[in-house]
Amino acid sequence: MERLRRTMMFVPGANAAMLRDAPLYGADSIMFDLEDAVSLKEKDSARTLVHFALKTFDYSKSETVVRINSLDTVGKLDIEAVVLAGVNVIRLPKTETAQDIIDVDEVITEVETKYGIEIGTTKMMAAIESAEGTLNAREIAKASTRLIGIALGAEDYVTNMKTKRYPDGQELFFARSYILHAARAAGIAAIDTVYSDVENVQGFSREVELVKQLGFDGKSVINPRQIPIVNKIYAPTEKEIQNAKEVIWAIREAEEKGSGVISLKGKMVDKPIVERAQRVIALAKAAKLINEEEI
Ligand SMILES: CC(=O)SCCNC(=O)CCNC(=O)[C@H](O)C(C)(C)COP(=O)(O)OP(=O)(O)OC[C@H]1O[C@@H](n2cnc3c(N)ncnc32)[C@H](O)[C@@H]1OP(=O)(O)O
Ligand SMILES: O=C([O-])CC(=O)C(=O)O
Ligand SMILES: [Mg+2]
Repeated sequence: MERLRRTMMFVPGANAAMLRDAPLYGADSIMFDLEDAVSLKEKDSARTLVHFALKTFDYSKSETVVRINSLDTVGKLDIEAVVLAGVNVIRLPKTETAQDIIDVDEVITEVETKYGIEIGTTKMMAAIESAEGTLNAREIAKASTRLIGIALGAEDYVTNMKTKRYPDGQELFFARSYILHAARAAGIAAIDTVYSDVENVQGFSREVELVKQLGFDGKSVINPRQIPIVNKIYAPTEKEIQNAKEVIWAIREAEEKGSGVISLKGKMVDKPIVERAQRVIALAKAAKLINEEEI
């Protein structure tokens, strides 16, 4: 089954206490940061800390992601340290072109080869944080078989666009839509950006509602308090779950009779409707609203 990525929580790589406590909050993915949340002076110590954290603490309930620095700076050292420690996904920030992904993919392959790790074990994701990156999102999303998703990085993006973040998010509409289309065309996940005002629960909730409506798999978060809010909004309602169950039962019955289409309460049920129902069930299971065996 497809892995849920409703929340990807950034954890500053230089903060040992946060690295230790990160698995307690139930994020679907934990994203250790070696890039912009780490000062230049701390780059080396943060890399070492994240390496040991990955090897020491039990992150098995979440996917582990590390946001590396660019290959022009210390990115190669970051890749070596975290691939060796068994990270699940490397996130390349500020991705501008497909070539950026190919270059990182090659370094990962070198490191996997050097340490006898099966090539392809380490996955990748790309953060898109500029006009150039957005316009190239389609090629970026298909640049490597390691890619599991692409994400918008809106703080850098609005800076590049000479605007700022507004409450209604109009300034992000094109980038969100295009990145989402690029991800779906490539068959990978689309993750929305962070919401930096941790205290503004109403504003954050409104943004989560919007990106869920657009079709994003989830959101990058910066604080544990944002996790339950995302999970609640992404959790299907009782009515949606009941409807999804009925769709799945109906299509099972139809398939037994050799048909791919059936009418349920006067509405046609066929493949896309079944796929949506399956996604509702997966989200309901993740939210523990139904148990694994139920359907
Ligand atoms: C534009 C970008 O690049 S965004 C990505 C980079 N930025 C980051 O990684 C920032 C991540 N977030 C943080 O550092 C913090 O949440 C801040 C600085 C925003 C706020 O910090 P605080 O004021 O301490 O938050 P808060 O009071 O809610 O913290 C509650 C608890 O959660 C912990 N916590 C807060 N954020 C995180 C986090 N991201 N990961 C793990 N633990 C965290 C705190 O250490 C604290 O633990 P304690 O109760 O055991 O002391
Ligand atoms: O990727 C993110 O959401 C955080 C980030 O770096 C940005 O917004 O510039
Ligand atoms: Mg950024």
